Amino acid sequence: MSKGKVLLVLYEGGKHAQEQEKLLGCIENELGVRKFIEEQGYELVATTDKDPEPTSTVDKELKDAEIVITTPFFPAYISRNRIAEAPNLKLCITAGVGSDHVDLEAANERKITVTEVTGSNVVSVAEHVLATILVLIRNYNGGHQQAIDGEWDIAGVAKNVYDLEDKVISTVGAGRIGYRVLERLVAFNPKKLLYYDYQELPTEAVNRLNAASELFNGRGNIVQRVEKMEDMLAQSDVVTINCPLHKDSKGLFNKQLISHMKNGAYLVNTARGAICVAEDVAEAVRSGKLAGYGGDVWNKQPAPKNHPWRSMDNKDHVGNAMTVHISGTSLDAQKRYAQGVKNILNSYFSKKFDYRPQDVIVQNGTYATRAYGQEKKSL
Ligand SMILES: NC(=O)c1ccc[n+]([C@@H]2O[C@H](COP(=O)([O-])OP(=O)(O)OC[C@H]3O[C@@H](n4cnc5c(N)ncnc54)[C@H](O)[C@@H]3O)[C@@H](O)[C@H]2O)c1
Repeated sequence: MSKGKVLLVLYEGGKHAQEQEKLLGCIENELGVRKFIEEQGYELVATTDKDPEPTSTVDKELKDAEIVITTPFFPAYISRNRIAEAPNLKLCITAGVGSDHVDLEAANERKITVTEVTGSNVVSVAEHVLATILVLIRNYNGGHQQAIDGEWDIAGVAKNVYDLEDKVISTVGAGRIGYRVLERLVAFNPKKLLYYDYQELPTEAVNRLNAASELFNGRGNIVQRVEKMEDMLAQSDVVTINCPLHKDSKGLFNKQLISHMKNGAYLVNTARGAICVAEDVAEAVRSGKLAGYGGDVWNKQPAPKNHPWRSMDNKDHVGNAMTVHISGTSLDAQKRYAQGVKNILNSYFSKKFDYRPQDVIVQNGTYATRAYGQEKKSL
């Protein structure tokens, strides 16, 4: 008789799991936690079958599970209804960063602890943000398509190519990822780096960026906090979204907000798909209001085949820089979040509950972080 059940929901690795043993985040490799969990006397049930609710294996197995581990890349949505059907559930662990796939209000009502491996993939995402901005602004896709198609129409590509240097670039959310994006952007000699966040960056953090810009680019005082989102959007050539999904950020980038952006600006979102209204973004790309949109997060994952962001494009077919959700799941990141999951399990199994404070999203019926809403309590 096991002490309890741990339900693990991950994406399928298939032949790739055999080819690459570092793919810890797939179902075959189970984050490397099976032996550890079984040694603690717990049962581990691992599945990829998470949809549809309420008939999937997740629904069946969650009914008597004590712990659920899932990943933002292939999330088992731990909805209010699923929580109601899971009376033994005590702990949700996100193998990665971003726990919006759990109904956090419902978790609080039931005093379920929700944790994630904070920081585990923030560098990975920041790098992907930079890659996506460059793909769009340099019209990489246009040039690459000609290279493989045997064409040589330089003007056809160059008419959509700009430099990042001297541009105004802004981030919505300047937490771990947003700040790392700003750090990396300094290397491109931007005119201004703006941020919108209800938490102010520490003065030392701002000073560091300004000093680096002064040193490398001879241009100081480039970082500014902006109080009103619309004011920031009106000045920005490139906007990147780096805040969590919660009730105040859901659907934030709709037609109305996008109308405040500069004509021909670029929008990059690796935070969460549902922060943008999918149809409004697709229409802005189609009309040329946005010169391009890119990112790797979708409002439902896996995204349906007919999701508007799969087919969205502008008249030159170079406005779409979407990928499937991969930015935070580099092999380096997988190693870090697999270890982080093990640490969280260890805190739970030992009954010390000595989680790293930054890993705790909700506990004892309350928010342990301010990242999921302005009014939320800080530790
Ligand atoms: N694509 C991926 O693979 C991937 C990986 C990791 C994280 N993420 C997403 O990125 C998000 C941010 O991660 P992080 O590690 O930087 O988190 P973080 O908690 O360090 O920073 C989030 C920041 O966003 C701010 N914020 C919250 N709501 C806001 C709003 N409405 N407007 C402006 N700012 C707001 C918070 O105050 C905080 O400073 C995660 O919540 C997750 O959704 C995506």
